[in-house]
Amino acid sequence: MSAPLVGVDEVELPKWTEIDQQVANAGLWHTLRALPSGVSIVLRLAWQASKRLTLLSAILSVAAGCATAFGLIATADVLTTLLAQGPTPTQVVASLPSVALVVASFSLRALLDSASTAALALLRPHVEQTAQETVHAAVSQVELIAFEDSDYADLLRQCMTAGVRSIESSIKAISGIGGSLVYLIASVVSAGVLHPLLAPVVLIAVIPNMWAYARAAKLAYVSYLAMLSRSRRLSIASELLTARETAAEMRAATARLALLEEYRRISTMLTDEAVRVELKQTRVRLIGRIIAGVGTGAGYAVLGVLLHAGWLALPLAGAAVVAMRVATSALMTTMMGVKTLYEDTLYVKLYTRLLEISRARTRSPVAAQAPAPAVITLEEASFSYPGQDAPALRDVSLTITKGQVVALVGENGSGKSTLAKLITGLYQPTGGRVCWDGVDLAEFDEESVYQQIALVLQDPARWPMTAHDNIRMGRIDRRDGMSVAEAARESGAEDVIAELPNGYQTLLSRLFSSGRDLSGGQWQRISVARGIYRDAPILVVDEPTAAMDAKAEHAVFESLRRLGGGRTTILITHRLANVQHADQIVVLDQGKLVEQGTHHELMALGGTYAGLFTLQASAYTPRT
Ligand SMILES: Nc1ncnc2c1ncn2[C@@H]1O[C@H](COP(=O)(O)OP(=O)(O)OP(=O)(O)O)[C@@H](O)[C@H]1O
Repeated sequence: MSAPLVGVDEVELPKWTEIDQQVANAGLWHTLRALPSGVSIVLRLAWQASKRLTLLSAILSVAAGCATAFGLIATADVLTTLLAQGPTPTQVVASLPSVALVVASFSLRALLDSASTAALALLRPHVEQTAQETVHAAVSQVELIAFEDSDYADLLRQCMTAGVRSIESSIKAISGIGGSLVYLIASVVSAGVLHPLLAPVVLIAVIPNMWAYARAAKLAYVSYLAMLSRSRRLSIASELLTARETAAEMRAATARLALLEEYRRISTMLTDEAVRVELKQTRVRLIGRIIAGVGTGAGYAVLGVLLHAGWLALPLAGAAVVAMRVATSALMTTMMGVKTLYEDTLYVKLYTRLLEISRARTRSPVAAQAPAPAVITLEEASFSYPGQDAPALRDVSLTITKGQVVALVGENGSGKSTLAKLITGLYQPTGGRVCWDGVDLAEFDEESVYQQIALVLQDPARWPMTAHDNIRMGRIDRRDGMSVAEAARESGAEDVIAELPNGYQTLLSRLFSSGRDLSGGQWQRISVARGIYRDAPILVVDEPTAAMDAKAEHAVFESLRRLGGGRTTILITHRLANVQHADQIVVLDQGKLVEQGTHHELMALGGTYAGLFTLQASAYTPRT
């Protein structure tokens, strides 16, 4: 078999699935015992979403069950009266009150059923909204580095699809179980009233089916876990084939057929697995049904024995048959509800696990507020990305004073962007310390640290908003100081906006039919405007002009210099002509700080910086 094109065939399962593996391997009893915790999660969410609708749904579904049970008892009464000894017309007339009760109870049940369905239909969107809002609130606060952790990203994706959907469906299952349990109790009790032996006999027919359904659900879940990485790769392959970002290159590189083939390869593996599981499930269900059939036969045999021995009168036998059939069907309905709930509970756990992990990866608010720092110090700071053995930064020590322009220089992958994220508290060092005014950044409230920073990135956020709001997003609650138009003027974004059909009110997104997109360099100008508008004491500019033309780049650096007064600027760029005026140039090589000083000092040193600078400068020197 050829090597896979998208990802690798067998990847390690994320750590969060370990618990699921334990669940998947546990026995039926253990599994059923886990149900209440799933139910309580869902009920709590429903309660949180709407107390009124939750109570109403619960009352209505139990009441519908009671009405059905009442109808069942009335039906048994009708049969008993009809089969009693005496002339038939007399029996028919005698049974009329019970018939009326049967009609009334089933009509009431239909009414209550419709009301319960309506209440549930109203409750479910509320629950979904609450679950979605809770997830979004939790995930949007998680420490930035979590998004570099593929396990977390995977859990997030699973939760957004299977997790939240299963919450909705388990509400329906819980309500169904509530109603059918009442029905079940009534039918088993009425069978037991006719003869105590009949009550347990009813159960014989249902337990094997219950085992079979639980086993089948577990098989499906084990397969879901095993196929997790392949499903992920399938959705990635699908995205590659259909996304706007890859559309041009896929066509130009004539890679369409190769990608289609890869999609087919992965989907065939998934289809084969789905067929395998379906066959296994069918076998298990069949075994369950056969045993259940034998159980039903045994029930009737017991009834026959009771009749034969004279322990049960013949008129009551008809009622007993009805009660047994109804009890069996009520048990089956309950069991189907439990089966759905069991399946859903497994997925609901994804939701709770995501919340648990997100909360564990969120720093709690603390009282200490970060100042606009007069001095930033790094003390042997190191950093490793999750799951990576080699550190991206090693023992970096550095001091930056307020108002300095510090340029971070080095080859691709040398650690410049990572260092900028450490300086600004976006990442926490995995070794050493980063301090603002002598206080470890970990001791400050996270939000207060972010209040002090502005980020201008090479590939900036492209907010699907108007041009005006794209700049305003820099500090959305800003009420005073510089206006959006001034920031646009300073950054050179004004020229871009002037060409837009609706100026500042043009929607910058192709996601909407009235929107339009910008070029890479134009987006960068908007991003610089946003950074200027934010007006924070520390400005990080990470290759902000890489996609700009020479004129725009010159204008941006001019305005950064002009606006720089008092602001600490961390500048990352490969164009060394722009760093000559920096107060400090920090040269990184494979995560280590190898040189540090001003342009003149480093040129005099004749090391890495001098080599790179001379190389770039020579490109502009006419060859003789
Ligand atoms: N999300 C990530 N997960 C794992 N490793 C990463 C991640 N991001 C970066 N790295 C690794 O960390 C190292 C430093 O990356 P960083 O982005 O800081 O380099 P850089 O100097 O800014 O590079 P460039 O000039 O190309 O932007 C590199 O070896 C890179 O492969």
